[in-house]
Amino acid sequence: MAIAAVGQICSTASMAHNLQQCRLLVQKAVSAGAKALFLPEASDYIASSATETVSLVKSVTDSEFVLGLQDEARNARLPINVGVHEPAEGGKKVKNTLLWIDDKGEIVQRYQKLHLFDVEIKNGPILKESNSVEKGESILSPFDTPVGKVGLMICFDLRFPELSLSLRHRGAQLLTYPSAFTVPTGVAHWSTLLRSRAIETQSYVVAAAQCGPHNDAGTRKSYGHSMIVSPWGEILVELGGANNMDGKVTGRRDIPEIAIAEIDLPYVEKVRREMPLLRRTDVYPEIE
Ligand SMILES: O=C(O)CNC(=O)[C@H](CS)NC(=O)CCC(=O)C(=O)O
Repeated sequence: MAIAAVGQICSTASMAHNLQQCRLLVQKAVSAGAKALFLPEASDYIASSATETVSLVKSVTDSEFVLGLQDEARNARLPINVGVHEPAEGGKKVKNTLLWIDDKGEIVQRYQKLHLFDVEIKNGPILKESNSVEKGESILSPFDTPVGKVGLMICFDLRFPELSLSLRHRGAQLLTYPSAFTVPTGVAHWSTLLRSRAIETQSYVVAAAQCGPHNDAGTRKSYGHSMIVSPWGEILVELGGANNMDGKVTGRRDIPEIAIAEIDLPYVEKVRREMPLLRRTDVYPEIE
């Protein structure tokens, strides 16, 4: 069995500040004996506007944040899964990407967010991710890691079970949803969606979340509640976060923080063996 660590931070527009938070989490993960550390979506920065998001972007070879984390991974011999921004072709938009950095500090896997968060909720969040982000075009097949075969997804992808089922179909044992969920949608849906994806796919779900206010003006806040869910749908560990619409953070609020859980791959196989989820694709052929 191997230990996975899920990390929670509050990114601002400062890459240096965000790297400092992640460095601390690497130390904590190493002390806890973790074999992989999972960090949130947009760990490198969270800006206050689409224009600022685009203006801050750096390629991975120029990003002090990514280069710094690669050093950390290499020195600690710890694989790190981290959400960052990368420049898109044309310079007008960015990619919302998730990197897998291996224990030698190399970027060995990369996933680009498929579903973009464009919402206009009355008295709720109004966010148009597509103003600044270019959507991805393909699923990244699951790959081997010290915590099993991992399938990568990001945040709003969580609302599309087709994607998780497809990754499961391709052999995933652990699914990731690094996120920056809004407070109202997090209160309403976060844990239910994560548990549903774990139960449907009979996989571990690791969801590293941004938590708290991302700027002094308080115009952008994230829900928190990073968690690891078992293939039976049990929340194994959960960090603190906002609990109601006012967005105030309660519970384990020390940020940055990690939580750890054992990833038991024979247990994944046991759950799948005991309750085979055999799809009736003869009846609904459009769903794999
Ligand atoms: O803006 C960045 O730089 C990082 N990206 C995000 O924070 C993204 C797009 S705005 N957030 C989500 O997808 C939240 C989804 C959500 O809250 C839900 O599905 O309810």
